[in-house]
Amino acid sequence: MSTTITRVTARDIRFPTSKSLDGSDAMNATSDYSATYVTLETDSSLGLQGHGLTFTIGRGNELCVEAVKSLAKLFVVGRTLEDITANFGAYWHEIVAGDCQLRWVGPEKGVIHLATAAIINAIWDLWAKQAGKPVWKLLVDMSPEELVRCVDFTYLTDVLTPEEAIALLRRVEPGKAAREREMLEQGFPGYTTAAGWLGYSEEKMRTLARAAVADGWTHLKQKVGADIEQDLRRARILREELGWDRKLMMDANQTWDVDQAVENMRKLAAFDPWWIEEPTSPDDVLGHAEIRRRIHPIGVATGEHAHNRVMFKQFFQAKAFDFCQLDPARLGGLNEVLAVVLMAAKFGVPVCPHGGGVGLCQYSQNIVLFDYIAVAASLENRVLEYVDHLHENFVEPIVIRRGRYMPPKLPGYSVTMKEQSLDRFAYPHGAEWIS
Ligand SMILES: C[C@H](O)[C@@H](O)[C@@H](O)[C@H](O)C(=O)O
Ligand SMILES: [Mg+2]
Repeated sequence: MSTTITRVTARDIRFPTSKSLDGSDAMNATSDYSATYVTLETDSSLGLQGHGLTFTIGRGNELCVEAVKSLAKLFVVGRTLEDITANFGAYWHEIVAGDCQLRWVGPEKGVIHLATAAIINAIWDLWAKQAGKPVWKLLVDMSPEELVRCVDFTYLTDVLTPEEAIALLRRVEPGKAAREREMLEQGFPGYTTAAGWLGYSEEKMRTLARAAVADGWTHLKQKVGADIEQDLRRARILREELGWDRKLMMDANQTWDVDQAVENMRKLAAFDPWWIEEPTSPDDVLGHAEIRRRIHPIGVATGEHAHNRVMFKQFFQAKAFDFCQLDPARLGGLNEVLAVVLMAAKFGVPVCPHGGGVGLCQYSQNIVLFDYIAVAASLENRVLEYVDHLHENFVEPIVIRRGRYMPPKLPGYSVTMKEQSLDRFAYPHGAEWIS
């Protein structure tokens, strides 16, 4: 029995987070956390559906919705899940390169790639729901050969071949069951961005940081990059609340030039930052490498705007970062995430996925669990970002216990939203937007 995808819908969902300045940073002062929300309808007698989303921050979400429709017509409607997943890497390649006219508006970047992510992740959701497992478990239970079949190695074979990837996976197979038990009991370490948004007053930041410490968080991220005097003042407040044993990270959201980043981080070094994130343009691989060399031992983190596996390949090759912050919906969905996770293992760079957006923590918890259990087999320097709003809109919201992510249990990729949320936040006609 096969499952045919009969219809694809894409909805424009927006949350008015700019009102409270949740999610604000030096580059994105007023973002409305938004999702292009994709539903794959099928002919399954059980009414099985796949759900995926891509994250945007408001205007432009309508472009992603249209791009999903363009891709769905050509590559999704009428296809069977079994046909797609039998050789998922080849199917992924077909979506990103199978139509030269759509490829032209990327390739493998921008709106079209964000749309690819929503569709591809919806297929993974459907596959996992059919298998009755959360995505992390679906991945963990696959053989190395099955996993590698999900990856498109195009443009990667000079640094990683399928055979090497299989060998990497095989090497850590012996401890898999123990690591899975450990995760189910103890969860995966997280860090919180919840106190550090730039639009929050210093007083609010102090109160939230204090609460975060009381809740058991050991790592906290501060937004910087608008004004260095403000950054120094806020770092001082955070150190007063965190003490010096907890880790403080900083995120400049692309606002500095290379020399300016170095100069500012030399000042902020007084507060012992663990990493500086997106210190400069997300495309400037060599600039990141230069910053990294000059601010050592402060680490450099980036990746939330690195749009495809080739960008990551260059970050690895150029030794340009210490923390790989891949984004589950900026890359073209989970197949491409797997490619980056495998490269990260080869280059020995920890993967700390991006979670700052709606649905991103929901996805990323699956990625880090898989990475720890089946690929990296290490927790060293690995933490998953946590932002603490909008979780109530999901059918299975993330669960945090003393600063650690507890593994999701429901089948799927953890981004299925509640119907009433989809109705209320639909843009522009949902109740939230017309009132
Ligand atoms: C606009 C967003 O909230 C960003 O500030 C956010 O993704 C951030 O860069 C992060 O690292 O979480
Ligand atoms: Mg960031």
